[in-house]
Amino acid sequence: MTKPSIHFPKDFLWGCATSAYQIEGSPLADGAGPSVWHRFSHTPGRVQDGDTGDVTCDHYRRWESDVDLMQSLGLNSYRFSIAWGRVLPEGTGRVNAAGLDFYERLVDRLLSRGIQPMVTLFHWDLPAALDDRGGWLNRDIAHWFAEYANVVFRRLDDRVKYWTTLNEPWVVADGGYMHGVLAPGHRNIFEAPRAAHHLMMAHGAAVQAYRAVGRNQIGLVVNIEPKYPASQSDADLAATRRAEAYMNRQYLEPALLGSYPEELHEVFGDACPKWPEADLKLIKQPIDYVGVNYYTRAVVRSDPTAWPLKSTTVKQKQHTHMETGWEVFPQGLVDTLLWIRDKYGNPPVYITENGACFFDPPQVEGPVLEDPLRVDYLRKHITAVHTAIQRGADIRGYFAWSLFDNFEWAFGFSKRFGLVHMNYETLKRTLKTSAHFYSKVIATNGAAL
Ligand SMILES: OC[C@H]1NNC[C@@H](O)[C@@H]1O
Ligand SMILES: [Ca+2]
Repeated sequence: MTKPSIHFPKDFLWGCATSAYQIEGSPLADGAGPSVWHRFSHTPGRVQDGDTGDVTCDHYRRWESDVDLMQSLGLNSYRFSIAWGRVLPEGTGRVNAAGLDFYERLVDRLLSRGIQPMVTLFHWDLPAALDDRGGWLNRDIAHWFAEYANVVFRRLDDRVKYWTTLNEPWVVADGGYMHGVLAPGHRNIFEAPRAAHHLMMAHGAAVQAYRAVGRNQIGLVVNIEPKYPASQSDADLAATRRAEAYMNRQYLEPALLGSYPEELHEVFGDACPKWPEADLKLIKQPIDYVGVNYYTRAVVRSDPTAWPLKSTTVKQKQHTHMETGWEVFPQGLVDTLLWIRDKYGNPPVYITENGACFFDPPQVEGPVLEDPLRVDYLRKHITAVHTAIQRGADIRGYFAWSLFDNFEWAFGFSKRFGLVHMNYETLKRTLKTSAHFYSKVIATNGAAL
């Protein structure tokens, strides 16, 4: 029996995703102001092997040929972020024309090659000058962010059809303020929910600002990791509900429903803030789509000693190279997409990130690097997207993370997620077999899966 041919919707977006600090390098060039990640990566001990974003993929200087590479892969879209500090070096006030010009040239070249830009306004690289004023702990950041967003909307909304306010607010609050493993490196259960709330207020303020000047689409990108109980015991079921509320609902629900999940009180205890209704009204601005970043699932077990969730994840079998052992679990993507369809009224969804880091083969000099595990991962997860579409989920695009190997935050360059290999000494880009595989999938709109 021949395999039923797979077809995605006609104008489905096929892209790759990146972010400014992870690929650009030249963090202070042409008047740019430093970000919290510039400071964090230059603080000894914070990033593996002392790696920084000073050069990384040098995309800031190689952007023209990089766009041509994207075209050669057949991408019809490309998701990237704008470094706030290039546009507003102090975060507010003075605009750095050279910074805005860089992104305008990039957008123009993408469009000239038939590639739709999807632009993220904030992908973790907060201007250090704003962190000095409290950063995400200062309620005023909603206004600072809306001011920055307006500058960018006015310059680029005539060409950018898809906007994202924030990338993965959970990671910023959990990594940057709860556990202190990401910039700005705070470890404080009282700060984390306040940072989370101010991130979402900034999201709302930017969407509100967009509606006054924008004519296209704007959404929020969240990382969703579906939680499965390790057993049916009450303790594990409760731990699973807490974990789901803390990661998967804490951001989606204020944005879509204007409320926080009750379980957050169990997570934060007396650290749980009370917010004025006006805040939630601001956050709940209607958005045009939800961006979902999916990598893996978590199997959750109760663990009263684990701070702050009182739960831990149970390591599974085949997993990727991530220290925490991200399990390869494509069914979790189907479950996630159907969960969003059913729980939030089937909003338009883009898979704004999906990919894996594996122990890539030793660097062999040759036209292509073999990465069969990544091909297998992509095939299974793109198939999962198709399954969800067939079951009525409104999925409109897929972005592989990532175009290049790049700076994987506190893991530095030790984790390679790219479809294109990056030689960090020579900056040579080398396609992996996964790049060729993805090209075929795009060229056949899914039939080559
Ligand atoms: O961990 C892989 C990716 N996850 N989402 C956010 C990106 O910045 C990461 O590199
Ligand atoms: Ca360093």
